[in-house]
Parts: sequence; C-alpha cells; structure tokens
Amino acid sequence: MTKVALTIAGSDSGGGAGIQADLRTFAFHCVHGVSALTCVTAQNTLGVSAVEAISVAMVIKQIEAILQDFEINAVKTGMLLNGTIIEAVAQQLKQRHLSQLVVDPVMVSRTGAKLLNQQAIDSLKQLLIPQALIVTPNRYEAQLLSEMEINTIEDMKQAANKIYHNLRAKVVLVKGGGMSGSLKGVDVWFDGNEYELLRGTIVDTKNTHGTGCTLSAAIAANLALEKDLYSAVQAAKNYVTTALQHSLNLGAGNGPVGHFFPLLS
Ligand SMILES: Nc1ncnc2c1ncn2[C@@H]1O[C@H](COP(=O)(O)OP(=O)(O)OP(=O)(O)O)[C@@H](O)[C@H]1O
Ligand SMILES: Cc1ncc(CO)c(N)n1
Repeated sequence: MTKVALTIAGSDSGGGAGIQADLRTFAFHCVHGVSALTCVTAQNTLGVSAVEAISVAMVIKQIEAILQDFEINAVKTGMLLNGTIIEAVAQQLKQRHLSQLVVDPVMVSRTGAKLLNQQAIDSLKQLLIPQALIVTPNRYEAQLLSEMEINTIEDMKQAANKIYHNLRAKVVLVKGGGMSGSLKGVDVWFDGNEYELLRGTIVDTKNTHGTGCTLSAAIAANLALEKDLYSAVQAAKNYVTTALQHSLNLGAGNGPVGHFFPLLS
C-alpha cells in the first residue's frame, strides 16, 4: 500500500527549499506527498525578497480536505510564518491525533534571515513543539529555543537537553550545518536518555539551499515507510549528504541540494 506524507509549509519560488523540497523528497522515497501551503515566498538562491501568508481559513481547509480523504502516515511542518497559522495547525494536528510528527522549527535561515515573526515563536514553543515526535532546529534556531550560545558539540548537547526538558519534544535533533570547521554537518540527537552524534561526510559546497527542509521531509518519509525514529533519522541524514554531494550549481547564491541522484547512475 502506498504511504502518504503531509507537509505543512511555505512555497519557495526558487524551488530549493520549502514545499518544493519536501514534495521532491517524498517522491524520491516513493511516498505520495500531500501539502497544505502556509505562505508564499518570493525567493531565489540569494535570499527571500517578499513573503505573503495564506489565510488561516484556507490553511485549515487544505488540512481538512487532505485528512477527510487520505490516511496520513507521517507529517512534517516547515515555515508557518505567524502565530495564528501555528495555532490553527497545532489544533488540527492535536484533534486528529497525528503523532508521527516532525517539526522543523523554521525561524532563522542559515544565512541569518528571520523567517518567523517574534509573536509566533511563543506559539511554536507552547503549542507545536510539545506535540512533536522530533524537532529539528538548526544552530540559530536551537540558540533561540534554548536561550544559549552554541559554538561547540558540548553546547549543542546542552541546548538539545534544554529544549527537550523545556519544550517536551520526544526527541531533539540539533543540526550542525551552521557550525564551523570540522563540526559542520555533525548533528546531535537527544532522546531524554542518550546523546548520539550523527556525523555525515562534510561536503565542501556553497550549494546548500534546502538542506534543513530536505532532512525533515526525509525523516517524515522514512517514518511513513515504518522505520523506527532513529533509523529514519540515520536514513534521512544519508539522503541529505548524498543530495549535498549532488547539489546543483544554479543561481548566483546558494544553489539547491540535488535530488536526482537515484536517476543519474
Ligand atoms: N556542508 C555540509 N556538509 C555535510 N552536511 C551538511 C552540510 N551543511 C548542512 N549539512 C547537514 O544538512 C542537514 C541540515 O542542516 P542545516 O543546519 O543546514 O539546516 P537548516 O539551516 O535548517 O537548513 P536550510 O539551509 O534549509 O535553512 C544537517 O544534517 C546538517 O548536518
Ligand atoms: C519556504 C521556505 N521554507 C523554509 C526555508 C528554510 O530553508 C526557506 N528558505 N523557505
């Protein structure tokens, strides 16, 4: 039986991140992707030049239409833009008991651009992250969520511990794409008992746009395929590393990671 994964996220007009990356990642896992769009960004490899929200009523309608008709095997959330949308999404997910939930707390891009307004951060912390099976902040998001600076692996572990205890996600994965030197690409997993370091091969490329979306979508796809959470994260990490190794040198800025590798050999 074909598995179905839902992404609740924003559109990236440049096609590297957001809903475009999520649907592409689902497809390359042979998982059918369904989507609820939260906002539209005018964006390319150089950055985001404009953002417009989808109305909350329309976000809810999309989720309702999907849930009325499909059995959903896993869900990921990405860019949610504002507190009203976050509240509506959190309420929908809670009502429907969608527990295979990956929350990518998109707040700050790796280039430092703010992707979520301040008021929304509280809703994300209070309403959405506590429902997550796993939350996947990047370095800057982890700093915001843990209220501490992150420069070392020990800091990543401490931040994961704080986020776990304060926000009650079942697993916290602090991503290392924003770290420097040999720490780039090392992710820290904390499940309340154990810390695990996921060390990918460091890929020397500027074309890293969409790594975070691709990782969380690949975790959701692997959960939909009935992998346990740790195996899903390991498989997703391998997928992102390979996508970085095949990243596309498009645009003048940070080009997108490449998903076509299964078709290239
Ligand atoms: N140059 C790299 N080499 C190897 N792995 C990397 C590299 N850059 C990022 N990663 C990995 O990509 C995944 C996404 O992490 P990252 O910190 O880049 O997320 P993000 O900032 O949310 O991404 P985005 O750029 O989409 O906002 C993590 O597993 C991270 O370790
Ligand atoms: C739409 C969208 N979602 C997520 C990100 C984070 O990479 C982005 N740049 N754009």
